[in-house]
Amino acid sequence: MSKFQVKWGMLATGGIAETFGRDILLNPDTRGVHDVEHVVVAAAASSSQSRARIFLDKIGAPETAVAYGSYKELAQDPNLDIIYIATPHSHHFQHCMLCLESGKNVLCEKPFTTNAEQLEVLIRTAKEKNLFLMEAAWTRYFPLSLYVREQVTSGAIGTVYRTFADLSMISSPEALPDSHRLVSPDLAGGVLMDTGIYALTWVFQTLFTTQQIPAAPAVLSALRKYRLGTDEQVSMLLTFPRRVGGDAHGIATAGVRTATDPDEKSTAGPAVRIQGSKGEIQVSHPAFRPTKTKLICTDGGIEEREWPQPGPGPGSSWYNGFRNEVGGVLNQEGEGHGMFWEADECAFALRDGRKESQHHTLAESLVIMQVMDQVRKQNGIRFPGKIETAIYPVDI
Ligand SMILES: NC(=O)C1=CN([C@@H]2O[C@H](COP(=O)(O)OP(=O)(O)OC[C@H]3O[C@@H](n4cnc5c(N)ncnc54)[C@H](OP(=O)(O)O)[C@@H]3O)[C@@H](O)[C@H]2O)C=CC1
Ligand SMILES: O=C1OC[C@@H](O)[C@H](O)[C@H]1O
Repeated sequence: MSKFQVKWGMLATGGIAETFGRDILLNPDTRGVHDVEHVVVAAAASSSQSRARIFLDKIGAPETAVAYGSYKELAQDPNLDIIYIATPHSHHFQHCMLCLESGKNVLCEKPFTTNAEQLEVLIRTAKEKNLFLMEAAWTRYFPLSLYVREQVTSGAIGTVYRTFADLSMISSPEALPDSHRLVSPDLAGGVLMDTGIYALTWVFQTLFTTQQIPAAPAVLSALRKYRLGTDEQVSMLLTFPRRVGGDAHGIATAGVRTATDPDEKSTAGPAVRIQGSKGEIQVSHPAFRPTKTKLICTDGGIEEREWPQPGPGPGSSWYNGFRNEVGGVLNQEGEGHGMFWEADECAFALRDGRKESQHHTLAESLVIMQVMDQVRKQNGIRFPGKIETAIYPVDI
């Protein structure tokens, strides 16, 4: 069978760009995907061309892959099918616009933009130019997430009334320089935008994505602030109005002072609980890359499932001991990371002529950005004007 090939350009060469690049270069046959394949044909680093070259070598891109020392050159490369944007969130809007204005399809890291106004401009621009645009909400594309959504829509747990989702990992903001993307207001730092979005992802994909006529939720929230004014803990209570079943509640929390899984043995219980009239589905920590589910029915039925990420297999050196950005060994021997699922969705969309994801519409991304806008407004968090602006181009 001939495979549909997607030629990727990588905009930025930092931590997650490396993980994504390594992942999409794994043979798709190892995950049972036989009709598409990914090639990295170019990368750009803002600092220097040599950094982009080192990056391409590190991820194992073909020798023919082109290294650029500026994002503009990458955006103008006529040999690309799609550009993956992996700069800090503060820069997503300007970099997405650069690519869309250059006629390129885009997959942009989470969170999509700094605010909903920026996302509206991106969606409008992509539509005007007939381009594909998608937020890299990678967790949604895991077979585990598809299974959970299927349990919800098939009624396996009855009417769903509530979802709890937490992504808390103890780490010390004090140990980071004030300029670090996780804490700096200049880079849209803070927990809400960085990890709170995963708690929201679980609330949304169980209470919004699964609805035939989804409606935006009402939002109540509280934040604890770090000394730089960005947040270190967030608690959100979302009320989703529904035509059938009445209101459903989503409780989404995240933070760096407590842990969802303090002993890393799941003693404290699941990270996500989706609760319905006939039972609940539990999902393991971490909410961004869970590997276990438990379906518990009120009739006594229990189904426990494991969802290891596929990969090249034991003995392969590619991922063994691969470290995530907080320093923990995340992947089991021979496992991929799991970012290839979202890349596959981009490939299917490009092949089939779709302009957005089939699992996560642009309209839903926009509602999530509007929720985050409200949480920031309710708690007085505003970023500098140059990264909140919806004007393009602005030099940041
Ligand atoms: N899906 C996931 O699991 C994860 C997603 N992310 C998301 O990916 C994005 C990037 O995160 P991560 O890779 O950890 O960040 P890094 O700091 O490791 O990398 C960011 C990259 O962006 C480029 N960049 C351009 N402008 C700036 C600037 N003003 N300040 C800092 N860097 C800049 C850098 O330079 P250069 O161009 O030279 O490479 C750098 O390589 C974030 O939006 C984050 O939310 C992050 C971690 C996990
Ligand atoms: O997307 C992410 O997932 C894992 C976190 O550790 C990271 O900070 C975040 O950006």
